[in-house]
Amino acid sequence: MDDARETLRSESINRRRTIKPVRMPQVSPIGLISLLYALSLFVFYRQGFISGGSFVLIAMVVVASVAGFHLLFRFGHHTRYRDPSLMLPQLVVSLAIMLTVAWLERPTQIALVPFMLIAFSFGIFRLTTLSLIMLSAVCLSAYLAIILLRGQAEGHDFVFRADLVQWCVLALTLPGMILVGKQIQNMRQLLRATRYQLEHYEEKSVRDELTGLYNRRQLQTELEQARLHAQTRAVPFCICLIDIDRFKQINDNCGHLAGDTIIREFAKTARDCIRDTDVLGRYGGDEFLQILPDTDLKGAVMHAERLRVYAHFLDFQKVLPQKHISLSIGVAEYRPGEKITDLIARADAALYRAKQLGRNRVEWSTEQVAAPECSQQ
Ligand SMILES: Nc1nc2c(ncn2[C@@H]2O[C@H](COP(=O)(O)OP(=O)(O)OP(=O)(O)O)[C@@H](O)[C@H]2O)c(=O)[nH]1
Repeated sequence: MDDARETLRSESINRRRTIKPVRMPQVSPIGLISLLYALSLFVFYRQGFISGGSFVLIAMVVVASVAGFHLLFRFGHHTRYRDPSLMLPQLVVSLAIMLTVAWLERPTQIALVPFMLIAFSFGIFRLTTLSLIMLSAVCLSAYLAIILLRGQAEGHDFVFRADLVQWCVLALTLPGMILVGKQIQNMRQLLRATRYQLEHYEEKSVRDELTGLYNRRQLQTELEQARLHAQTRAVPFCICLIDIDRFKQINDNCGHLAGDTIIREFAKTARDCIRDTDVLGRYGGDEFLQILPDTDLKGAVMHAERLRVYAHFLDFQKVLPQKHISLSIGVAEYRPGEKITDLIARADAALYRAKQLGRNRVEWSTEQVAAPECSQQ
């Protein structure tokens, strides 16, 4: 039964959510940052800090790396990896480019720290804390190596010390950023868990505990939707009120647990009998309500008759001395402009008639259409 309820649960969640295929962005955020970095180098070139040849070479490398990742996304190769956003390789490539440029073109070094921080800020959403720590350590080491090598070559002057100070600031900023990232990741996890719980409670609030079918409240919503559908499309729809005969006696003679088993088993069978577009719910006690969209009275009565016969042959040998149950069913077709309460009242009146006429039969509301022919078993 738990399986059936779980199936119902996932079915309903899927029905409500329109599942869209995951679309990867045309250019990833990291790619965009790399392109902005290349654009900032254009300013260095325009101001004469780097040569035109260097700028073109750097821009080509950046564009090639961005295009490379874009192709990976476009042809779906990213899905082969554990993290399909390819955040780590993208970060590694863009940071490697920035560090190399800072080494080769000294004046661009002032662009390194802000762009490095922006690149890391994207990483904190996706990378694990360990990956972020390792990546920071590698970047800081590489940057320190650049400063020291340059200091060795050019002397430990004021600029060298200024570079060292800048490195220290970066070395102190990155751990702070990782901490913030950890907080954000925790919050995202909490949000995910809360969303799952909300979905779970939302689902529970529309389901009947015993059968896993829609409860009476949800049936009201479904009925309103069916009415709207029938009105806007000018198509018929019917409802069936289904009641297990002499259920009180079953409870009294065989016990409440046996009664529960019968309700559960019948619900399972009835659910298997209906069309995918039909809706079945527990209206209360031993009473069920089925909504049959796009179905006229004749079709609904035929279905109800089929269900009645089907249920009659269910074997309850284990819980019932008489082995079988019988159903009385009242059917009504929606009349345009009619209130849902009136529709239910007509189905209820038909059900009452079925009980009065000896039970184990289908009756329908004749106020709307000519009565279809239907034999009683
Ligand atoms: N085991 C069980 N019994 C329930 C449940 N909900 C309601 N009932 C019982 O179902 C019985 C319903 O009986 P009624 O609908 O009044 O009448 P009936 O015995 O089915 O007789 P007819 O409908 O006239 O054939 C009552 O005794 C309720 O206590 C439930 O979840 N489990």
